[in-house]
Amino acid sequence: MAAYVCTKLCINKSKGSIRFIQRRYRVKTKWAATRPKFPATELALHNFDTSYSKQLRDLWPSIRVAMLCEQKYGALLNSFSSAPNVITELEAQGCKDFISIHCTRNEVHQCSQDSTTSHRDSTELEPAALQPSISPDIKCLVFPKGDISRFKPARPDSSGILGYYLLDAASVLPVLALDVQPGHTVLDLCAAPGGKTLALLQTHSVNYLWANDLSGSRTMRLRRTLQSYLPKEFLDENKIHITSTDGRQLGMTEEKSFDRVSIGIPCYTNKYKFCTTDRHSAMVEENNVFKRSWTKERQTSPLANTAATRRGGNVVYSTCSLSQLQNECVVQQAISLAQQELGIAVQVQDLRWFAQRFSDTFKSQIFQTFDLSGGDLIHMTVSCIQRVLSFPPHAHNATLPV
Ligand SMILES: C[S@@+](CC[C@H](N)C(=O)[O-])C[C@H]1O[C@@H](n2cnc3c(N)ncnc32)[C@H](O)[C@@H]1O
Repeated sequence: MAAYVCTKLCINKSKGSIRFIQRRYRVKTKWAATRPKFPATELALHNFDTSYSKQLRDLWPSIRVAMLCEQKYGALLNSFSSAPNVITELEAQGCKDFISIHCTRNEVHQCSQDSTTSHRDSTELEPAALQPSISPDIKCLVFPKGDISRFKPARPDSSGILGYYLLDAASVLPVLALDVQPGHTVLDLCAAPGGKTLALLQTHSVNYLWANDLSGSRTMRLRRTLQSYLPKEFLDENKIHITSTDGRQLGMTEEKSFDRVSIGIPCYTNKYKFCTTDRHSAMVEENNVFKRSWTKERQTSPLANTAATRRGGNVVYSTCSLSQLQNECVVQQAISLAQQELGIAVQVQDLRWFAQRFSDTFKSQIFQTFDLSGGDLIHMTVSCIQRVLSFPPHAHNATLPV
């Protein structure tokens, strides 16, 4: 039984008074007809409680709270826009670029050794020489911890190019980890709606970018994003190639190979090619992959990918899920397939230094990025888990089916 309160506003013009009349109604909820017995969000949370409490232990309660809180965005600065004073205006509102405020590359190793965060023994960390540089050209501004102010819509410049793109700030981390260098060719395998694609282009180092997405409608969205953020001349230069095809096939069918491959894989994909994050599954009933009718889709979610990576190249695999099945297991499968079936040597890069570097903004557990500011219920979340598969220079030039 649900109770509804109905408020009626009565305006008495002759007396010049306003009265509110409140009535309570009890309405019998039509459970059978309107609500599934087990809402998908409840199933998702139950599933997460069972698996993540084992996986994340003490961290799970606060991660759970973070997941159920409002999502917090970052503003990715668009250097292709000439809209004036964008940074100044954002900074005046209290935002800061979370990338540049952290220590410089040379300080990173020192930072990681000094750090008192809960990571494993810091002596295990990669030597500084092996750590990729962090592109100084990517800028993403966020409100401070505990501040849930919303960004105003971005303003266009005189050519209509928007000054910033709102995205989960954690989405920028895989792009930074990809370590794009001048002249690189880059494949963005699951690119729509285009946040990472746009961040990749902010480096101004990409010589050629192939942006692909399985879904036709989402590929249209990707096109619209690029049209709103890049000058027409830049799009006409044939530097960007957009396709809508199954990324698992792309590496197999194309001869082309790339210096850098970004696989921002959907955590789960249902039959409508709709992809969701853990947060979506826990919060939103619509298009929820935990719906009973979609169980099969969840189980057959794309654990496989192909990536055409040049020898010595990097693949960054990122997800929006905490699931080990979606993360560690996929990477392990990729490595054994590459090594055993293709004879390719694959090296997994240790990204703990990277997690530490951004730990002021994102509380990290291994490579998972969360803001769990202890006890503070306002969090910057959506897990974004990175694994870098690096092909050492002696590896064959071959595709990597996962
Ligand atoms: C998490 S979203 C990617 C977000 C994007 N990288 C960004 O930063 O804006 C995942 C995307 O993967 C696409 N996708 C799902 N399966 C795919 C496949 N097999 N090949 C290519 N794209 C796929 C979905 O259509 C969806 O747009």
